[in-house]
Amino acid sequence: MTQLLPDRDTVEPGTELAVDIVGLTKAFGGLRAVDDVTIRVPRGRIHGILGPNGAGKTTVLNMVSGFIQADAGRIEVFGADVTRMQPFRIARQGVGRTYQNIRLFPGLTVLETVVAGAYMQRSSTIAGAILFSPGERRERREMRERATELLDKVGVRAGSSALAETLSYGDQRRVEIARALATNPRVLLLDEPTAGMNDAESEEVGRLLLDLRDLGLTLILIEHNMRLVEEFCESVSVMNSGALLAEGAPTWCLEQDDVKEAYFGKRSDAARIATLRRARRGESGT
Ligand SMILES: Nc1ncnc2c1ncn2[C@@H]1O[C@H](COP(=O)(O)OP(=O)(O)OP(=O)(O)O)[C@@H](O)[C@H]1O
Repeated sequence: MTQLLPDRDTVEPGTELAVDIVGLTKAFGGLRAVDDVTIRVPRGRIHGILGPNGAGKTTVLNMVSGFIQADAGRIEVFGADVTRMQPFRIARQGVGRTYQNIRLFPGLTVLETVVAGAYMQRSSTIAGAILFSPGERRERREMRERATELLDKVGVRAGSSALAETLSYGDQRRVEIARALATNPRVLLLDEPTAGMNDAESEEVGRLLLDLRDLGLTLILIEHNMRLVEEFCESVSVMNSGALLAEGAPTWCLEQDDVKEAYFGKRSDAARIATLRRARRGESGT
């Protein structure tokens, strides 16, 4: 009998959860893009979401960041229910993110792009901004200083006055990470942060993830680079056809036959998912 194979040691009882996703479900028309998915991520962990194309990974991140409303289920961030919150409120709960397709504002320099992220967290009033008060000037200076620090931290090689859209692909991804960090997130969601990067660049991103984790952030990333996942993720959730297929330590998950099949395909998805669902309900059958 095939089973959903959770590594029960993934989350120790009593651990503080940064993100607690329970029974998350989303359908687009007749397609169940995300089907009863539970993912629990303790504070300070690097957690990967894996799965073949169309598995529902980005849809999960879109629901956590509020861009898509869930049909059912619950999402908590550090104990706060964010399931029905607007994206800007979720950002203020400390959730930052990057996108699968790089989204940089055309015409902005590298520094301006990161400062634009910092504006999410600014404290001065609209009146202060219009009047360009001393408080406003100080805040702008501080935001520029912080943006410069972040660009240095993420290792952007181009100068901060270059137009962001003219940067190499790897640097554009790093600028996106710096922009997300400028919102002072406690949880960072990264959608394929190493897409289009070579091995050395991917390794640098992996080390950056460790640094950020050591600073106290919780990181959830969608990633197709299995070497990176095995080296840098502490736990993973594997999805296929909207459902959770396995969860636990990366190497362990990647060794499971169902996970290999999901990636390389032997049985049809429909047959496998039906089997898994029966197994989860405790029924036998092939
Ligand atoms: N806004 C939408 N409207 C209709 N269908 C959608 C929408 N967003 C996603 N889907 C569908 O939902 C399914 C899951 O998509 P999703 O982008 O979450 O998968 P994914 O695992 O992130 O895949 P990939 O690795 O290719 O990015 C796919 O079949 C996709 O076509």
